[in-house]
Formats: sequence, C-alpha cells, structure tokens
Amino acid sequence: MGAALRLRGVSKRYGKLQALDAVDLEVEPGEIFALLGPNGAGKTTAIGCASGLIQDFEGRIEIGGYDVRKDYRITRRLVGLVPQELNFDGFFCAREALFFQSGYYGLKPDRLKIEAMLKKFALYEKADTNTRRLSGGMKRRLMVCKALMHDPAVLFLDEPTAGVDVELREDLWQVVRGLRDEGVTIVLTTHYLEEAEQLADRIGIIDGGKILRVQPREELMLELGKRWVELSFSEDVAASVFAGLQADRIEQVSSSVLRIEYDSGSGATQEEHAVGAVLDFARARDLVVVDIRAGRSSLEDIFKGLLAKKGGRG
Ligand SMILES: Nc1ncnc2c1ncn2[C@@H]1O[C@H](COP(=O)(O)OP(=O)(O)OP(=O)(O)O)[C@@H](O)[C@H]1O
Repeated sequence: MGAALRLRGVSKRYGKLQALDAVDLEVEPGEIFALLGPNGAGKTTAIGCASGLIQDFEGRIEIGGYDVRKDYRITRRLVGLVPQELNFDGFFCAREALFFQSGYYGLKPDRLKIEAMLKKFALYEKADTNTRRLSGGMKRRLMVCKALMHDPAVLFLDEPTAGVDVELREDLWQVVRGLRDEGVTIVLTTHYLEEAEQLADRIGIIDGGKILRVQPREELMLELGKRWVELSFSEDVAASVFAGLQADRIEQVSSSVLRIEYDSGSGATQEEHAVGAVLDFARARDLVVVDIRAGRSSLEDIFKGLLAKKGGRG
C-alpha cells in the first residue's frame, strides 16, 4: 500500500519568512505520526498545507496518492482536521454542530450516525447543551468528533492537548489510540515531548521549517537516549570516586546518592553491561549500595540535544 501522506520538497514562505523549507515526509497508513517541534517550527503550516487550507506552497503533497491541489475534491474528503482553536459556534449544541458538519461535505446528515458518534465520544448526555457550556474535555472531544463525521482516512490534530490538564490529556490520548486501532492514520503536532513519547509510532522532529529527522519512537530513544543509574550508598560518596568509570556524566544528587549517565548504545545487552560495570566499580571500592534506580532520558532531553547539535554546526 502507498503512503497515507507524502510531502515532497514542500516549501512555504510568509514574505521573507521561510516557514517550511524543502520538507520531505511520508506517513504510513494506520500509524500515529507526531510532528514535534518548538513554537514557530512550522508544524501548523505543514498541517495547513497537507489538509488543503494552505494552497500556495512549493512542492507536492499527496494524500492516499492524490495531489492535494489537483485532486482537491477527493483529498478534502480523505482528510479531517482538528485545529488548535475551538471551531464551533457556542450558541449551538453538540448535536446541531455535528448536523451542520455533515453539510460542509455535501453529505446528508445521518441522524443515526450523529447519535452513535455522540455516544462514542461521551457527549450524549450533553448533546443538547450549548457548546459554550461544555467542559474543556467535551469541547475537545466534540472537535475530534466533528472532524470524523465524513469518515476521513487521515486525521490531522494540531496540538490536540495544548493548554489542557493532565487528566484530560490522557483522556484524549485514549481517544487517539482508539482511532488508530480502527485504522485511521493520525498526524499530530505537538510541542509536548511526553505526548509524542506516549502516542507516536514514529516521530518527525521539525525546527525552523526543516525536518531534522524522522524515526520510529523506540529507535529514536535508543539511539539518542541516555540511560542512567542512581545509586544510594550506605555512606557519603563523592562523585570524584567514580571519575575512573567510562560514563558520560556523573552527578552528585545528594551526599550519598550519585547519578551516572551513559550511552544506551544499541540495546539491552549494552545497558546490562553498563549497569554491571557501575556496580562492579562500586564493589571494588568497598562501597555498599543500598538502593538502585535506573531510567532513561526523556524525549525532552533528546530534543534539546538535537537542537544543540544543530546550533553547534551553525
Ligand atoms: N499567516 C501567517 N503570516 C505570516 N507568518 C506566519 C503566518 N502563519 C505562520 N507564520 C509564521 O511562520 C512560522 C511557522 O509558524 P507555524 O504556526 O507553522 O509554527 P508552529 O510550529 O505550528 O508553531 P506553534 O506551535 O506556535 O503553533 C512562524 O514564524 C510563524 O510566525
């Protein structure tokens, strides 16, 4: 099967500002792809071009093999977009909002479907309440629901959980995972690293309109992630005692706790060796380890590292 979404040499300028710079990208059918980048990186612009909102870009974008400009009539039926800002009139209720939505796509409103969608997205109890009186979570779910009324194959979510609380984010993540399980291809933008880490099958890192890299989430974590072990000793230990150890960083967490950071290398074996080496090193110096914690760096650390590297190269 071909790519669900394909961008080839896509560039977009706003006056002198190069918002997208020769972006190449492919999203496979049925995956959750996260476009991750800081504010102003070009994420919304990329989604705008791909979903048909922005037409004056250079390059080519295909949805399911169809050109978003030449075959606009086809592609607009293939994509759904959940924008960053609320996109419904607060004077109507959720049921009405879904009713009108069908009309935008020239579809006859399907009452049975509307009722089923209201139930599926836990909006049924408040289906007749003015949308401005819905909770934040319900408003977000209604936006997703609206975008799905014409059964798009590809759903774009622009910063789906920007400014929402933790509980609500997890609720939305469940909704997104459920859609992926039903076969919808999901492309989301986020500057929440945890969101990409939690949700995405693959992650594209974008900054300054350029894609810095695209990788499966786990691969990105393994390749760039640092592992660490935190050792608690029975007595005070100075970080300098571990200076002879081949580690990337040794940090004094408290007088008797050290954090030792090392490259994760290419998998579990290397990780076991590294943890083993740390423990051997301690034992050889008669240091008694009373507690040990292990972990790996977050996507946030990885992202900072990547941007720093890019900055370093100029
Ligand atoms: N309509 C516009 N006119 C002029 N400049 C724009 C316009 N839309 C976006 N930009 C600029 O283009 C760049 C990319 O913006 P874009 O909204 O795509 O970034 P983003 O990664 O989505 O950021 P955010 O997370 O803040 O939404 C920014 O510098 C932005 O100021």
